[in-house]
Amino acid sequence: MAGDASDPIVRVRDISVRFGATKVLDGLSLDVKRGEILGFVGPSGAGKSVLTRTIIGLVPKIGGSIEVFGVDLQTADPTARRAVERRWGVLFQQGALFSSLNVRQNIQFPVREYLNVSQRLLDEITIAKLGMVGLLPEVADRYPSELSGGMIKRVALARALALDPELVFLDEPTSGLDPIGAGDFDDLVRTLQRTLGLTVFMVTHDLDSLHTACDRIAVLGNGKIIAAGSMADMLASQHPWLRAYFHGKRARAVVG
Ligand SMILES: Nc1ncnc2c1ncn2[C@@H]1O[C@H](COP(=O)(O)OP(=O)(O)OP(=O)(O)O)[C@@H](O)[C@H]1O
Repeated sequence: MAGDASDPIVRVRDISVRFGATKVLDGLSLDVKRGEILGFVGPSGAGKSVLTRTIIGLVPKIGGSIEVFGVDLQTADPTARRAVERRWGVLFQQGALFSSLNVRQNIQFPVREYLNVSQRLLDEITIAKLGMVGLLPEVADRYPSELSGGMIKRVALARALALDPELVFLDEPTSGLDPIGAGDFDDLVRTLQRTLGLTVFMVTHDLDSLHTACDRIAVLGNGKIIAAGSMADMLASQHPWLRAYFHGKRARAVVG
């Protein structure tokens, strides 16, 4: 299972994903290292969400291998697979809360799926997770339609943290938030990563997030990783897309 501290938590090798005639991922390889926040960027429609969904097993690949915590999920038996799934949490794009369930039921959903615990413990977990993401206990009775965009993101993060994961996948967690709300969310992710020792895979278009929250950045283009490294590496790259993205009009306000 998990090896020494330098082993990658997620090890993707040479994977390809196709929808009909379109190859979205084409021989992609990527490591997510233990304890890092990896920011994952690339043009709209490049396949960032597809990679996330492929890693967690929601999209089938046509080649290559993916290991999470040292386990190849394709060849693992169902028990080993479930044991790995239990160690990650996911915040899907747009929060993706179940609209017919209240906040309490949303947060308890993954716990009920993987653990057999009492209602009392479930309620304690709910309040603890709401506290972790900076929300008051009374939010538990509200429905997603009664929450602001920022609160939805926080509840979705609380749900992703419900099983005390070691690894979290965040798909555009700050999209739709105003800059202050997005900055607060970045701070929250950073704090949780430090205090809980989380490894974070974060799909984002948010340059501020890349600057302030991410330890490393990987860039997707033409179905492959076209660059991976620090923000300084991204800024120094001569690749046309990276230049346009990190030195473009929107970047100037961030980079200065
Ligand atoms: N289930 C699916 N069936 C067919 N095509 C799909 C499916 N899921 C994704 N795609 C296609 O794969 C491509 C990559 O989509 P994806 O959502 O991963 O992009 P993205 O990089 O996350 O984009 P954005 O930054 O806009 O969110 C798109 O062309 C999309 O239409």
